[in-house]
Amino acid sequence: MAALLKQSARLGLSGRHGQVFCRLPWALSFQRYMFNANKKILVEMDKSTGVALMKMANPPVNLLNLETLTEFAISMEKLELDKDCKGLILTSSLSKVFTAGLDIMEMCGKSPEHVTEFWRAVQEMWLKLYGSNLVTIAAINGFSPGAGCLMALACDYRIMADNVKYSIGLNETQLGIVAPFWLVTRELRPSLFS
Ligand SMILES: CCCCC/C=C/C(=O)SCCNC(=O)CCNC(=O)[C@H](O)C(C)(C)COP(=O)(O)OP(=O)(O)OC[C@H]1O[C@@H](n2cnc3c(N)ncnc32)[C@H](O)[C@@H]1OP(=O)(O)O
Repeated sequence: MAALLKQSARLGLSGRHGQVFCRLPWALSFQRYMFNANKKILVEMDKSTGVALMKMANPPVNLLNLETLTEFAISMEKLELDKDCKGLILTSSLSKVFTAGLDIMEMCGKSPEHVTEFWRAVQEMWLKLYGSNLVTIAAINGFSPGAGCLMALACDYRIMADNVKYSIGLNETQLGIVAPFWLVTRELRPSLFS
């Protein structure tokens, strides 16, 4: 853990008073670019370090709906195509929520076609993170239930803000949601299928 924190400090991440935050000076912008400004997924890429900071910015709780998941997948594709990008820090722009997970309303009273499209986007999000060539770090700076936990698990490293109030876990069965087979076979119980 100490080594991981040192690594994250080198990348510009610090943990203090229950917060994980990033020092990102705005000078030297020629080495830095942003995309998706004013959207739900903000990306700041620092060419001098090769590290991209991706912040979920969908208040009040960073729900992962179809729009956000699609934006996330497109952002990942752009970073994968950037030869200067070596690592990714995934975090939240909100003060106490990493993400509240999947937007339940995307599965409630919707057509089978919509639900299929939504779950395809969920799978795509996981594939993009789990299969990424970048070094991926989840900087979990708040509550992280359900798909928030899934996102964190799909990263290479996870660092969580030191605050006892924040929880993380796979609570989907409490909501009547069964973990999809592609996830169970690859991440949750791989030993059963190897
Ligand atoms: C292994 C398989 C994984 C893949 C399957 C994944 C499934 C999931 O992700 S299911 C979703 C799991 N998430 C939850 O159970 C989160 C429930 N939410 C919370 O616990 C809290 O909202 C919080 C701790 C994240 C934040 O609390 P707080 O700051 O007090 O905010 P509110 O509870 O007042 O929420 C604001 C607003 O957002 C609505 N909301 C919260 N979560 C969801 C959600 N997952 N889907 C849809 N809507 C959600 C909440 O109802 C409030 O709405 P309003 O009352 O209209 O303001």
